[in-house]
Amino acid sequence: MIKISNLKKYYGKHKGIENVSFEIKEGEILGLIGPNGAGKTTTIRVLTGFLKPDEGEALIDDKKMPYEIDFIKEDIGYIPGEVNFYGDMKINEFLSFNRSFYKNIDLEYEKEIIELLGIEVNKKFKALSLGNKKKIAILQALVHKPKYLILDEPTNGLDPLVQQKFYKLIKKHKENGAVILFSSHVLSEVEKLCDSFAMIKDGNIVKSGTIEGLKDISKKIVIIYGLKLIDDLKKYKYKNNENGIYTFEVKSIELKNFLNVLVKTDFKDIEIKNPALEDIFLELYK
Ligand SMILES: Nc1ncnc2c1ncn2[C@@H]1O[C@H](COP(=O)(O)OP(=O)(O)OP(=O)(O)O)[C@@H](O)[C@H]1O
Repeated sequence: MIKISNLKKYYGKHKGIENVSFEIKEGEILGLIGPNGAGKTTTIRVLTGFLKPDEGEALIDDKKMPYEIDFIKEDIGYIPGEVNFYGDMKINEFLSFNRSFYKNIDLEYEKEIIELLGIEVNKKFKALSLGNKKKIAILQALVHKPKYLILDEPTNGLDPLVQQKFYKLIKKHKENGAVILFSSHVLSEVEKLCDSFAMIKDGNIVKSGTIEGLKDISKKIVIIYGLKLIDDLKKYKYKNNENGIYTFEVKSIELKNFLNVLVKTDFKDIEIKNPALEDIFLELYK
């Protein structure tokens, strides 16, 4: 289990986090959601043994981080927000270097991830694009099948196809009982993948709970062109301009009902978008 209680960390006078608490059980993925600078990475740095907190406690399997990291580090897989390995090392050299840190790396699993993500093992790390560097970080974090996965905005820089493959890998680790912390500023991916969430803002957890609770907060922006507005649509929040373009805000859990009403009328085109996380925070705390 991962358990964080009243964690506080200042960088000198500058606030990193003020009060962060959450818990993740076996076979569970928690989405740590927050806008830029909210304190996700600071929390993760304590949990991965890089920072000492000023107050509070971060436990991984009852080991107190960062002080007892040596007892647990082989069981942790970590994807950092900024990936940086040795630039001049070829990926296959890096992989054998990585193998030397763990007792029993399953080479079949290593090969499976390389093939699934399309990793080019003969290239030097510095010659890879941002997304391809991220794939190396994924491989490095997962290949020893760790019990604890700590993922700092892991999908940042991945194209949608690779993202889907990554979600599949993570789900497999979850099914095998891993405890997974998934930080993100994309609400929709947390909704799809996680069991629970904790929202962090200005260093404090401002809302947390099951993913069903998150779906109640989250909404879609639906833009409809050339719409003939009917009474049944008027109950949803909308704005329109003179050109017959309507922008609706629909709660995610009401989207299906909304679309069922929409098909009863006439329109030319439709776009469905996720609102920016900042807008959801603004709405929640205005
Ligand atoms: N080394 C540091 N020295 C001073 N302040 C820092 C340092 N690292 C982070 N901070 C500050 O701590 C706060 C939390 O930053 P943190 O990187 O934890 O946020 P985050 O949620 O991970 O953001 P992002 O999504 O942009 O990565 C920010 O105000 C940031 O400026």
